[in-house]
Amino acid sequence: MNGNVIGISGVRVRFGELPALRDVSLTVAEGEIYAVLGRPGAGKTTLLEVAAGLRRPEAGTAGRRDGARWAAVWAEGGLFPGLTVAEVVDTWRHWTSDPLPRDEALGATGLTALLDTPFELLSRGQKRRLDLSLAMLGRPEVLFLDEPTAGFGATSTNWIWSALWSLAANGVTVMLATSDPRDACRANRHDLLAEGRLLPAGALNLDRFYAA
Ligand SMILES: Nc1ncnc2c1ncn2[C@@H]1O[C@H](COP(=O)(O)OP(=O)(O)OP(=O)(O)O)[C@@H](O)[C@H]1O
Repeated sequence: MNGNVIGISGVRVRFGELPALRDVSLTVAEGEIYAVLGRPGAGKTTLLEVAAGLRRPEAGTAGRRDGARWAAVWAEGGLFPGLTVAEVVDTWRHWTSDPLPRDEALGATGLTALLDTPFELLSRGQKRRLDLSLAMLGRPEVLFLDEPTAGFGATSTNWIWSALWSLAANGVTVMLATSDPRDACRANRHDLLAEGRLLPAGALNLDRFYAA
């Protein structure tokens, strides 16, 4: 993989007649935060699934560095009826080998003060921050995130980015998909995905991206 942690080459995915990914190639280096920016339906989730090894492409190759531990935060998070934040984390830690301490995982996303709060009472942004804390419990070397800040307020968005920057500073490789250009600009590098094709950033005028 030449120092890269994620490598995708010539990937094609089709749903029936619909080409969802058309000859997509990209690499992500260790400790890099790489964002794929695209409108709804552009193929972002499909690309993350291929990168994470959860979807086999009909052509091309996708891989992560051998043996790299990975975790994902998907757009639809988990549901934990009746559990408090602390109970959710403790349950997850029980299933994880050598888990991060609870306080460290919750501190990274600013949720320490909500330990005794029932999961149901969290805002959408707080739930996503909890998803990120859970993803961190297994000390992943690669992290995939789908729409990590979609529609959240500034507090949740800032906590999520603070956690991602701190993970990357510790060598974690992050690949995320977003329809928000502000997320793309906070990443170390981003490309545009339009109708299943990956275009280098700069190939599309962002004003037009917003206006359409
Ligand atoms: N399992 C499936 N079967 C058929 N079509 C699918 C399937 N999954 C996705 N698609 C279609 O493939 C295209 C790409 O979908 P994908 O979810 O990857 O896009 P996206 O950029 O993540 O969009 P969104 O932000 O709305 O989730 C869309 O047109 C979608 O309707």
